[in-house]
Amino acid sequence: MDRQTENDPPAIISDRVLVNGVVTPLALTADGEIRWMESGRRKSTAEKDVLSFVVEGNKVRVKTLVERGGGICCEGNAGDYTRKDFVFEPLSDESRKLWCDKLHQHLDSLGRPKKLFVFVNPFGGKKSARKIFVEEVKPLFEDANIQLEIQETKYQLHAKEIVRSMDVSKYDGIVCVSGDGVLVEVVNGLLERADWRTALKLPIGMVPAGSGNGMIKSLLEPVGLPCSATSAAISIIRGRTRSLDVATISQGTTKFFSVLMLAWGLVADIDIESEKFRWMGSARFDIYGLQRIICLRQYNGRILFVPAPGFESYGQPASCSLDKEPSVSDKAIGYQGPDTRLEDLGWREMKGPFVSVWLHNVPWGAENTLAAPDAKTVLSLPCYHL
Ligand SMILES: Nc1ncnc2c1ncn2[C@@H]1O[C@H](COP(=O)(O)OP(=O)(O)OP(=O)(O)O)[C@@H](O)[C@H]1O
Repeated sequence: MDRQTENDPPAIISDRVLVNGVVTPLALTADGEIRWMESGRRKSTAEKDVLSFVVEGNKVRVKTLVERGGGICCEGNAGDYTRKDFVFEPLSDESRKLWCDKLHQHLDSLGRPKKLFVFVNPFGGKKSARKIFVEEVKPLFEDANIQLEIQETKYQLHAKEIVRSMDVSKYDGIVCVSGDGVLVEVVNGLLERADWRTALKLPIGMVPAGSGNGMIKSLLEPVGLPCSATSAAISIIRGRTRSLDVATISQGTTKFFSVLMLAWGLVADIDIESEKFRWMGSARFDIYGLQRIICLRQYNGRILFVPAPGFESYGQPASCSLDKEPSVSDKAIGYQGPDTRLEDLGWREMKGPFVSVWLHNVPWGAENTLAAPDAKTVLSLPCYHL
């Protein structure tokens, strides 16, 4: 345990330094792990936990995140992190300079975001986004040396308005400290821009501070992390992205875009009509949902769909053809939806009455609602996750 083993990654710098007043060997590995000896025991901090470093006189303070469940810290749950500094003192000016250069090079090589635009929705969920951001998220971003431009949303569609005209080239990502509503506004704002192809490359990060938080739950759960502000912030700092599908919704002459879900009937009614119980947080969905289930409504309609492979026997062949999409005017700007010729597809239909129609792009409809376990996310919009 105490000696370098042959499986250890090679050191990019290795030197004798002072740790707690004792001269000890210290190494930074190619994986970004910092290894040293303390009280005769080998200690280390994993790559992913190094956030930044500062020079304080002769000393170097490395800001790290430590998973409580493992590594060098105490017991805890996976994804439960605490901030911890590691301080060492190189034995000469040259050694200190070399350490700083190597740490700089290493942190630069990780491709982490350097400047983020952050939306904080003070109205979402139990109205605690401001507190969550200031207490749990901002200190981590600051430790990671991420420059922030913070914007509280002042009214509905404010985030969309800003995103539609912001200079996206100034940022490495947009973060929403909110529920799913602000995320949807940001996605729609990006897709309505004339330069949507470029704008769409900007990763979007989420920090759960709403009532449902289905998207961030769907991003964190598959990598075994709790749906917490800390795990979300860390995944943003690490800067790894994953792509999401975008659904295009046409309603009359209006077009909008969805990344989470589309609901008609029971779930939509619960979502909209429980607004008056917003102060309850996510419990508003359960309590109002129960009330709606006791007094169940029915919704008449017809659903036309193109079955996925393996689901061809669902419904009946469509009894009428699908209306042709109105042709896109030359003046239309922004994303207009996929190029697919809808009238050429093998449509089938289901006739109501329905109780609930719930289409999902991701598995979780809300933090406690695994609505579509097989809705595996794929392809096109980058979202920060682990
Ligand atoms: N200052 C504000 N006052 C009123 N509404 C706002 C304000 N800022 C944003 N909004 C609106 O609040 C709505 C809900 O926000 P958000 O999605 O963050 O929370 P939520 O509805 O509680 O969570 P979820 O969508 O996950 O259920 C959004 O549609 C947004 O446009």
